[in-house]
Amino acid sequence: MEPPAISIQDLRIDYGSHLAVDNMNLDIPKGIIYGLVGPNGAGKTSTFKALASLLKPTIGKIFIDGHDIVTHQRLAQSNIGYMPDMAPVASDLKVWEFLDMFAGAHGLSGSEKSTRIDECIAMVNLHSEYHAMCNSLSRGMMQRLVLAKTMLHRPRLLILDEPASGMDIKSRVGLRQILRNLCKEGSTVLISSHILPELTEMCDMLGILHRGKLLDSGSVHGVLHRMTGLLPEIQIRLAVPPGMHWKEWLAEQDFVSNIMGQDVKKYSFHYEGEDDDLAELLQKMVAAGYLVCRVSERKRSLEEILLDLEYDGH
Ligand SMILES: Nc1ncnc2c1ncn2[C@@H]1O[C@H](COP(=O)(O)OP(=O)(O)OP(=O)(O)O)[C@@H](O)[C@H]1O
Repeated sequence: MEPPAISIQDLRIDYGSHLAVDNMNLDIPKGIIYGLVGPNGAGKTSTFKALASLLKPTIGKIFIDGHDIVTHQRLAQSNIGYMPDMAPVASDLKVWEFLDMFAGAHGLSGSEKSTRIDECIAMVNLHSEYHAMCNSLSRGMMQRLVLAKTMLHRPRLLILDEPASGMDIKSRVGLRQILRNLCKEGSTVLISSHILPELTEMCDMLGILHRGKLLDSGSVHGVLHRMTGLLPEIQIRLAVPPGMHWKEWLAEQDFVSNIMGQDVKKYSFHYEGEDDDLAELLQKMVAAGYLVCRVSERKRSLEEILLDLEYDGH
């Protein structure tokens, strides 16, 4: 059977006493765009650095295309194009000179080198900046230039840390197209962002990383469904204010948590039970004298869930 593009097994990364990545297990199939999303400090960059062999994990194994990155580092690395977050660009070079320098470092020369530079410049749509000085580029253009540099040696696996940051909508759409084309040609792309919508449209699969833990991974649809399906919020309106024991009463009921009052008659709470459990709860409410006149369910967005996790310190 063909090995996955990336296989991460029991990965743990510590910085001194700080645990940055906690027991991550993840297989990423070939030929897809996989998005790792998580708030600042979730551990995305640490994971990417470990994949690019720039950081030694505390524990765990990483395989790129079936090659152990420790025992077969050269083989594994030759397949990787890594674009770091905030990649530095030499300011005193022209765009083509910058790419020429790296193409040479990858062993390209002569017409092969200039053809590849032209191809990469075309892929990121920077033809008109060919002779521009790097320090005259906008942040989005610089990101595209670094992406071109990352693709010079035709890596089968692209690892892109927050590549869309600083890009305007047009550039982002362009980036999506570039990555899609690379996948069609058989490459695999691993991309990170702390902005979920940036990834949902671009990726085939998603992983949710939070405080070093991979909370979920799977198809974009599946992850969104599972994560936002977690703890739906029930909103109820009572015909009359429920009195002082209401919140205590409600908190004692099964499957209820996080009760919030919006006004004296309107409340919301998270509910983990099934529909028939909720029907039973509503019956109990009425029997206890709490006159429910309206009930609705709201599924929270993934951003809201991640924000809650931040504040809860989970
Ligand atoms: N060199 C380091 N020394 C100590 N702690 C670090 C170091 N690098 C990262 N960390 C910590 O490890 C955790 C994970 O950081 P990391 O940069 O991997 O997260 P991230 O998801 O990429 O965040 P961001 O979106 O802000 O770039 C954070 O708490 C961070 O403060």
